[in-house]
Amino acid sequence: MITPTSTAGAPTGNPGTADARTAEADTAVVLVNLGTPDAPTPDAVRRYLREFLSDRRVVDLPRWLWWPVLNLAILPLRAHRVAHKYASIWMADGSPLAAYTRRLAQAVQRECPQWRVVHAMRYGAPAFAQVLRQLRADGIRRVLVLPLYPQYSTTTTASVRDVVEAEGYAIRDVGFVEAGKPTAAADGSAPVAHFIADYHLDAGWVAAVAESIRAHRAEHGNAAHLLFSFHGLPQRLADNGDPYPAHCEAGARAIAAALGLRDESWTLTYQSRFGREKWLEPATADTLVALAGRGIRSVDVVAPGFAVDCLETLEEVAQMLKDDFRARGGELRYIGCLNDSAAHARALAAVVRDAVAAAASAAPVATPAPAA
Ligand SMILES: C=CC1=C(C)c2cc3[nH]c(cc4nc(cc5[nH]c(cc1n2)c(C)c5CCC(=O)O)C(CCC(=O)O)=C4C)c(C)c3C=C
Ligand SMILES: [Fe+2]
Ligand SMILES: [Fe+2]
Repeated sequence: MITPTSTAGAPTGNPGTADARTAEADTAVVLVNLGTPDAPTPDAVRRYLREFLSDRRVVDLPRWLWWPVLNLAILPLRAHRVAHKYASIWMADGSPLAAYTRRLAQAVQRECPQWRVVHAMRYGAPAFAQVLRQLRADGIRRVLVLPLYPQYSTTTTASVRDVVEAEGYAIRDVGFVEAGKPTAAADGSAPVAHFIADYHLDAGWVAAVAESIRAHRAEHGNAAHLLFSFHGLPQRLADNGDPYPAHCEAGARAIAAALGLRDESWTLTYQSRFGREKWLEPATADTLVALAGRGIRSVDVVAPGFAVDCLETLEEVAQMLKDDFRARGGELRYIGCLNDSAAHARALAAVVRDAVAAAASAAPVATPAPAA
């Protein structure tokens, strides 16, 4: 069986009502992140990238075209180079994305003693589908699925939802719902999954990100400019209705408003471009070049699209882009992700509790009449 993420099974001393402390033994919370290699080696990176980049949600090219490109060009060339990057950020307890996600689930478990809290990965281990099967085998009838993506994207969030659907859960959607994916009617026998599609405007999450920026600036002083750097996406997907850029914009605006920032003092940018297609703009790297060109000597960078630090923040931003900006005479100060901070755990616990409360107060989903 899957053990609770927390080593402390007993309720913690967090201020909760008697109801909140009542164990709900048939309910589990699953925090789902992208996934990451098991080791900073070319073999492990190749295995990870093969699974990740074979997902049609991530790369939607016809397979006859994509298979040779992936297997004959991308994997042989990329695995070795990217393994070096992972090696430069690897931590004592593994890949940062894995280590922080595991610790974040432990922190959320302390906030939610009434539920079993576990973590899972969409690619790699612990595999989300396996985790769902084990929970079902353990008698869990209701899962509260929180993908660790504050902003919905068809390339990330929807892929997590695909697994919930494939595993036979009756899905109750909370937040963004893709066209053609109506909330399923429960037939009474299937276990229920509350699927939390996004939390980019959640007040507690916005406040937690704003506070992390405020705390960083209180310690290091205000840089001349603040970049909100989000992972990018092919522009084509946005043109076809992916709400991701709108979620990034609305979230960044809410965080900037919480900090009382003037419009000229911050910019939203996109990083981690992959492939030859046009991706969302402006690119973080190009914006830093432009800022240096305008004589701006210090820039704070925060990455609110990433729940926890990972390759894309620690290597790309805090190492590579920082070095590039320094070469142009500037100082880039990276503000870390919320990771396993108590503030993050509290915010996510509240997101999950709100989703459950909203589902409880919503009209029950109609059960279709049996066919005559
Ligand atoms: C077509 C390719 C990709 C799309 C679309 C994409 C979207 C996307 N990704 C994240 C979050 C993360 N991506 C990470 C790594 C990563 N992403 C891609 C490609 C696409 N991402 C690749 C190939 C990689 C691996 C590294 C590399 O080879 O360059 C990570 C970090 C993983 C880690 O182990 O640390 C995260 C997190 C989001 C949020 C997103 C769409 C909104
Ligand atoms: Fe090498
Ligand atoms: Fe990515």
